[in-house]
Amino acid sequence: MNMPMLWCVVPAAGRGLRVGGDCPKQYLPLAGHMLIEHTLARLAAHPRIAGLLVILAADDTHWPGITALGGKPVLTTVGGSERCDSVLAGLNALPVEVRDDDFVLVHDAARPCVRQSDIDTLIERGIPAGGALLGAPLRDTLKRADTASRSLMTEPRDQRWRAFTPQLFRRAELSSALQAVAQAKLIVSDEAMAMEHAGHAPLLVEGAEDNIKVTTAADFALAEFLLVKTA
Ligand SMILES: Nc1ccn([C@@H]2O[C@H](COP(=O)(O)OP(=O)(O)OP(=O)(O)O)[C@@H](O)[C@H]2O)c(=O)n1
Ligand SMILES: C[C@](O)(CO)[C@H](O)COP(=O)(O)O
Repeated sequence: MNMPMLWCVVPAAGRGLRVGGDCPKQYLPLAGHMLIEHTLARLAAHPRIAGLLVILAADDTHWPGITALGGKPVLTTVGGSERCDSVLAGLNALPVEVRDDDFVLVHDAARPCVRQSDIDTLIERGIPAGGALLGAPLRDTLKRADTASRSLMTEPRDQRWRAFTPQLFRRAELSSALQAVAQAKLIVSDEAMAMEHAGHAPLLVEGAEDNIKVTTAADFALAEFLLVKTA
């Protein structure tokens, strides 16, 4: 069966403020390479990924100038002040070969431990569903806290999921949804939120919880351990 190849948009225009490093976290060292190099290598190694479109900050001085990985093209464009602005810029910069109704993946540069098998499952289940995202059901008790970090109440956790990336949507549908939230001056934290705002109900596909987003300095040690385990 002819399995379509998908481009992957990689938001990498963040500042990494919660890490507090001397450069944006995607360029900090992790297991002998830059964090972003691990993420891009994982994505480029997937047989269904045709190419990578990496979104960089306008003043990025750290990008190592990668133009190809594993025989796949690596293109770049400039992002915006919010992640959702960057993703929209990436969608607009995809090659002309990517048609409006083609599915595209969006994956955070800050998630270097994504498993090939999870990308497989997302594509296999997400395309028939018209769009999907990796995630995991909440398994811990969820507390609502006050400003002094005192537990006020326990939130219901049934039907609550943590959203990961990659997320998979048709290029034009996602672009339209992101343009709509931008026009409404809304900030969405992931692509699925924009799609929900547009009236879609993207499929949640359970993925490994070790697909962590490197957000704080402490996450680097965990990511290094996981990179070996999830290789
Ligand atoms: N304007 C932005 C903000 C974030 N990102 C990217 O979106 C992903 C997830 O964002 P996050 O983990 O929040 O990264 P930062 O925004 O860099 O982190 P912080 O909030 O700590 O500054 C990262 O790969 C980041 O580079 C982006 O492309 N454009
Ligand atoms: C897209 C995401 O990784 C899904 O969990 C998350 O929303 C990114 O949030 P951030 O605050 O931009 O890290």
